Amino acid sequence: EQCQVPEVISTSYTTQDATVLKHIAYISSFQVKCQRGDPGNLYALLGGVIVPVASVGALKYQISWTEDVKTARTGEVEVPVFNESGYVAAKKALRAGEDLSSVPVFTRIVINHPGVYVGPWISCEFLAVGFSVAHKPAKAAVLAISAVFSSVFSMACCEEETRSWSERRLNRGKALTGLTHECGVFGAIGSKGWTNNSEIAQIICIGLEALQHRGQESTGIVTSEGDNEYHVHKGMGLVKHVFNNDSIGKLKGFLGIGHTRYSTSAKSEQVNCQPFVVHSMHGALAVAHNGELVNAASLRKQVLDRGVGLSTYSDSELITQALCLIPPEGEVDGPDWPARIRHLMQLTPLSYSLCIMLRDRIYAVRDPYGNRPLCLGKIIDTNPEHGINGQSDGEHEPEGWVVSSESCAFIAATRYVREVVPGEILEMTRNGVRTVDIVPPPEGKKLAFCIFEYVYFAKPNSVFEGQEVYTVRVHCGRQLALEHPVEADIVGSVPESGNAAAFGYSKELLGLQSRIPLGELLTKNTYVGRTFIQPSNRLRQLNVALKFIVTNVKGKRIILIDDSIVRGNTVGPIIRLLRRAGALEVHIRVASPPLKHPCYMGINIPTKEELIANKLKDTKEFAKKVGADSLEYLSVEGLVRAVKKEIDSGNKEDGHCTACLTGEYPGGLPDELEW
Ligand SMILES: O=P(O)(O)OC[C@H]1O[C@H](OP(=O)(O)OP(=O)(O)O)[C@H](O)[C@@H]1O
Ligand SMILES: NC(=O)CC[C@H](N)C(=O)O
Repeated sequence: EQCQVPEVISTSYTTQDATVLKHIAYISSFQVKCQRGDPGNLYALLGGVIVPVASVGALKYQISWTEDVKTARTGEVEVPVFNESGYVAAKKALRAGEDLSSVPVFTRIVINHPGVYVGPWISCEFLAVGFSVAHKPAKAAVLAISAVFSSVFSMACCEEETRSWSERRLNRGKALTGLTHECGVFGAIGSKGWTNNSEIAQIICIGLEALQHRGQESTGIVTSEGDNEYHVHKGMGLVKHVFNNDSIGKLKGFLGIGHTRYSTSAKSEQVNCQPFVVHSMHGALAVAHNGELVNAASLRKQVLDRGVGLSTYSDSELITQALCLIPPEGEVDGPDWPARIRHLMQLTPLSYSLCIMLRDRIYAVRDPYGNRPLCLGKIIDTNPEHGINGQSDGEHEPEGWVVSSESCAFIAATRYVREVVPGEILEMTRNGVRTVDIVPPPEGKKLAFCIFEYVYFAKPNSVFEGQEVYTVRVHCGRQLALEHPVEADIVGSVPESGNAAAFGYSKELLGLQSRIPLGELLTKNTYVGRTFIQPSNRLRQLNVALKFIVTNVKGKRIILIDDSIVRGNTVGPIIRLLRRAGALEVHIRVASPPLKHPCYMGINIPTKEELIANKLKDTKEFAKKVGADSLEYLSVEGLVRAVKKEIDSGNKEDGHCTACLTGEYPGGLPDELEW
């Protein structure tokens, strides 16, 4: 039952020293008395962001924050506090850009800041300590002291813990254009007789290079020789920069897992590099994770409540630590890892593909919605005496097993076998592979494989649901031609992920008797990497001009196919480039529907406000704005049709996540989750 008629008694304090300190700390402790019911979790609106209120005892709470001395507010500062239902309504209003006046407030806390004091600074610390000891038990004293010291050291620890999860996500890698990729995971285990040299690490390293498009911030490999002394090498940057003969040589063992990272839940820093390794009561455990936990905040709380410490804000570390928890049904003979994994999957159903390594086995796990991809492969016999790679494939027993985010990573000594099915817990040992369990999605929920893997993320030669990504992209182009044909002289693409769709578009037009040929209009300038250019609008044009070489457009009416438009930063400058090169008409065709909603499952899709499709809803207006003669998107139904055209699902169910296009999130509305 919710708290009825709350009575709130608060004591507040602000630091006032401005001689040495750069920030003013505002602290309020308050107690809630309810005639009936319980206040539950409380949330405060601080600086336009809703943050959880710290609970410091039974019905006792504390809010604290800092403001720069120069801009600190004086006089009465009012902080609205919401209960759970108010929190949900307030989040909804904030997301819709509405003001919060109609949202019911649980209480308002008023803090009076009399203004700054310029004088001997030591006094304020004594004041703060005196205040907290007089009014609060030890925890408050610690908070008050940290609040004061945070004025100098910017309050790293406690502020972080009370910051909302969504706020913390803002720390993830920044992107100016497009959708940044997700992470890549790769695992390998040699069969019996495999020696403990570094060959497995080399296979993983090759796999990670092939998955580099999924994450370029950091990478790592962990291997085991069958004991608990894991060999670990991780670092910031690309696979080719982090690993060399020396580091690979030290990664001995017959099994290992690796990761390439694009950060979603915690900063792009060394400390958050994966795989994570922890030592549990029953030996070491390593985890590589692609995805993002939608209920990371509550899972974090549960893990902390069980007395487990966490060293980062990474949801992947959280998974690793959560796996060390003994499941509720208990364990009789040592750890029951499949039961622990099942327990984790019940605690958090979205979103992940995981490689979990124990000293002698790997568990490959895909979330019950199948949101992120994962597939199984085998290590083949490459001994020339046994025939050329392909010939020996199938004739000899596999020399081991591999698991990867995408099948494009199965090259050289490895071959694709099958997809790890949604919810599957696959055990890989020296003796072979076996399905331990398949955890279904929660009651009434459908499978939700990310449709943007097909549109943009995956390499064109990867296989999902029995079909090649390239083929699906061609179908998207064909469908786009059916939906939005236009008269022109040539069809081209924005390389590279738009190439297959342009081919499909031109092919379909041929069928429609339009015969508009495909031509190479834009080529990527190979040697242009990151430039020094800052992201101002004027210089963005220069960036695009550097990135593409324009050919074959003079005097022509052009249809240009791009796979997606996200922030709308690329399309305008490209059109100007084409016009300057002499194009007569430019018709933009986008091989995916308008992106309107953020993703909370491992992809960096910006906020609603940043997405151009929310600002320029009318395609005619959009075309005019960017200087195109026309601009049209593929429909959501068209995309789904293209994706399902050749799906090899037999009697099995399939289902795709279109949340970024439709706002229909597989786990429910964002407000029901912790976004
Ligand atoms: O609307 P915007 O925010 O500008 O982003 C859209 C552009 O970003 C992507 O290209 P990317 O540069 O990633 O190249 P790729 O297609 O080769 O991966 C995408 O293919 C679009 O061209
Ligand atoms: N993009 C991803 O899959 C990221 C995995 C994980 N959430 C991290 O931030 O490291």
